[in-house]
Amino acid sequence: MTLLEVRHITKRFGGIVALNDVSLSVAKGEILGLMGANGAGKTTLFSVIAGHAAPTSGEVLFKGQRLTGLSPARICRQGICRTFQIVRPMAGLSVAENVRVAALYGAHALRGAQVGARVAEALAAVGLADQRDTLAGALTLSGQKRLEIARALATGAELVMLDEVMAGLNPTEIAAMLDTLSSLRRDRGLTFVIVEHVIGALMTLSDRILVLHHGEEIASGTPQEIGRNAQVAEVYFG
Ligand SMILES: Nc1ncnc2c1ncn2[C@@H]1O[C@H](COP(=O)(O)OP(=O)(O)OP(=O)(O)O)[C@@H](O)[C@H]1O
Repeated sequence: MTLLEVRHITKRFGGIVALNDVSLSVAKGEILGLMGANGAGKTTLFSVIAGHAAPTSGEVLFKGQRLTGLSPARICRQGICRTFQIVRPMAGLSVAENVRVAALYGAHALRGAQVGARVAEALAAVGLADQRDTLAGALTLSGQKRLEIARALATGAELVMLDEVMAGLNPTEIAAMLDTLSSLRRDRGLTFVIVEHVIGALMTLSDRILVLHHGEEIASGTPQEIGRNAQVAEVYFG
């Protein structure tokens, strides 16, 4: 089943064409990797899908419903959530309180016990249950990245867009993050679109990879196909 469909998205910032006629689709339970050098348009694509930036043209559909023009909050309630490259937890609140805010953002109608259950479930899913009362600002970078994912889960998202969730992590933390993301997909049927400069992790996790260059798709395929693509090697690795 197709969950997300991006149709012919173009996004201009003044004279800059950040995205030029980009289309993609993501099936339920799939992990799509987005690859591209700095400035290729990856973050802009996340912003357009999540409603943080209006496309110049084109449309985004989720479960067949048009999202284009909806606010980020409405899009979140439809089931799409993104994380940001630079993590910004509410540092003075506890880990659990941060996740609670996200749960209420995702579904106003949730009541006491339901909120508590959703928070507990999201924290357990990312391995932060033991740190629920820690101040978010006191978490390690790896912990803060996990908190971002827990917040996305707590909104009730079915599709999560992860922006460089491995950046700054050491190899052990990256391996643990790979395990967490794989089990979220396996156990909860979650769907991911991931932007990642840690190429080994992107290759391991993704079912398919789409490569952007100066706002345009230059390749898409399995990680193996992308790994052998000469044009990708030239523009990405120089
Ligand atoms: N708000 C904005 N105003 C003007 N130009 C922007 C804006 N956001 C992005 N751009 C430009 O759009 C292009 C694509 O940027 P984008 O951040 O989407 O790339 P990226 O692939 O995410 O890069 P990185 O890997 O460095 O995060 C760049 O040329 C960037 O300078």
